[in-house]
Amino acid sequence: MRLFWHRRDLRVADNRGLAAAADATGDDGAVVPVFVFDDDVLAHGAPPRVRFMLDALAALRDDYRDRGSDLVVARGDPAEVLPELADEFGAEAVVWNEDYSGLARERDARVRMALDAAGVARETRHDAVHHEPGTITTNQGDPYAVFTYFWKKWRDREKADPVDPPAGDDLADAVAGERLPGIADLGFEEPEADVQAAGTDAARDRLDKFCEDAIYRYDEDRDYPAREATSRLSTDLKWGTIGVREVYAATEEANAETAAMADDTVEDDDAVEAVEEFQSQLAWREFYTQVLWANPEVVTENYKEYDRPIEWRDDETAIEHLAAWKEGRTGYPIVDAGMRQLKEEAYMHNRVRMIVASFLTKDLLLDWRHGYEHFKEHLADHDTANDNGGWQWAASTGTDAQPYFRIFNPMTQGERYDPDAEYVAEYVPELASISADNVHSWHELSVGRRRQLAPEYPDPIVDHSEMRERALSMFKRARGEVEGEEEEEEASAD
Ligand SMILES: Cc1cc2nc3c(=O)[nH]c(=O)nc-3n(C[C@H](O)[C@H](O)[C@H](O)COP(=O)(O)OP(=O)(O)OC[C@H]3O[C@@H](n4cnc5c(N)ncnc54)[C@H](O)[C@@H]3O)c2cc1C
Repeated sequence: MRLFWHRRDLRVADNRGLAAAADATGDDGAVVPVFVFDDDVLAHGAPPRVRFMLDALAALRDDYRDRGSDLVVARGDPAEVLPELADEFGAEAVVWNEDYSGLARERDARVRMALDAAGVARETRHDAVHHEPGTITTNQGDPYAVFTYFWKKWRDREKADPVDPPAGDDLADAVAGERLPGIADLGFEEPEADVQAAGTDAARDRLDKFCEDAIYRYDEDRDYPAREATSRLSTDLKWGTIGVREVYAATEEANAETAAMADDTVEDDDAVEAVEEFQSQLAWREFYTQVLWANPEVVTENYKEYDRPIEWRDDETAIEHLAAWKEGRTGYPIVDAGMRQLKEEAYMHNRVRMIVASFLTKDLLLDWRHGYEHFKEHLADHDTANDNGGWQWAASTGTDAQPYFRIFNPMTQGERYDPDAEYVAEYVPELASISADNVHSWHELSVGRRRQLAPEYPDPIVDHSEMRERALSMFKRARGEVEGEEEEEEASAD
């Protein structure tokens, strides 16, 4: 008998640790699947993620019940709970899949010690990524800090096939799972957002739908938020409701089908490139996983060192600006649409994440950690490695980050990626009936004209050109490039 401890792998299919536990049980026993509600982990939780996790657990439990078994749930410190459960079920070993963040690794070290002390064996597998941290390195053996080099090796390395779910008789049938707690039992309110459906079936539906058509136009369409051209798999990949091998295999199948595509609007070569562009996003996820694994401190610290501290604004006006950003009331339509999508759906399109993050750090000169905390609270797909990577990229403090002098102009970004202002109209109803030209030139219209067109929508809270100059000075000072009087003048302008 073995316990399989589910964590960020809420599925039975393509689950390496679970398959390994089932393989090892032999004739004398079976696998007991377990999930532990850990209060230390829940302390970092937020309603949208907890909602998705509970729905994914319900789907997982149903999957086990369909296979004649059940999911055992417990609450407490896994270092105490797992040895107790091992004793209760007479299990000789506990198996789980590796997690790579600093907090998870500390917890796992404690669990290992507790199991050792109880005389229970333990075994782990790498499952959440194709190539685990530390296996794709520079020639000197260091983790990559530049994505392009990482990607080339990641792309060329062989990918494992999906693994089969355990057979019914590999799973313990004499277990009866406890009732799953409700969200209030875990200390959270229902999220305001409409969180997407959870579970392997829902994830497979998203993958199938994406691979039918959108994948072949991914590189052309992925930056346009109104086109809904991306997979929407981020929350599934974060919680492991679908396996990375299964997703990759579907992309390879899509590649194989390009030659036979009936749709002659997409050239074969373009389709192959589009699929590869999507695969490179899967590699970005693994790139940031290895950044976090090698540098757990990036959760709170800048990855990139500047000569002097970056003088983020923190005065009263800055705090008011932060509130306006969170509410989606900055007077910059594309920024506000993104922030409202986040509130409504616990999700935001990638291009718009980049725009709102640039706006917070380079137009409002607010510390990226404010943005990270807000995303952590509201995104169902919040993933420490990706969220931190995205924020530090936008703030020019991360690995392979946006150079500090490349500052997005929120108006031209809106014009380029939402030309008909459809995305803005969907999330900012106050602007739904005005022309795209007026939406994209909102900052240039007179106050009287703005009141006439959309009386409820705010004026821009800052002037982009002015803040851009301030951001450049702020970063130059941090780089030690502005000296003497000039520096004092710049600082007093704050
Ligand atoms: C400021 C900021 C914060 C972000 N926070 C998160 C986060 O908390 N969780 C998260 O999963 N992604 C995050 N991203 C990356 C990206 O925005 C989302 O992964 C993507 O928008 C999810 O939509 P999708 O599943 O349709 O993506 P698709 O375009 O379909 O991409 C497929 C998958 O590749 C991965 N991926 C795509 N882009 C990236 C990227 N830039 N970095 C790392 N992995 C990527 C995701 O797992 C995604 O599901 C963030 C980006 C920024 C700029």
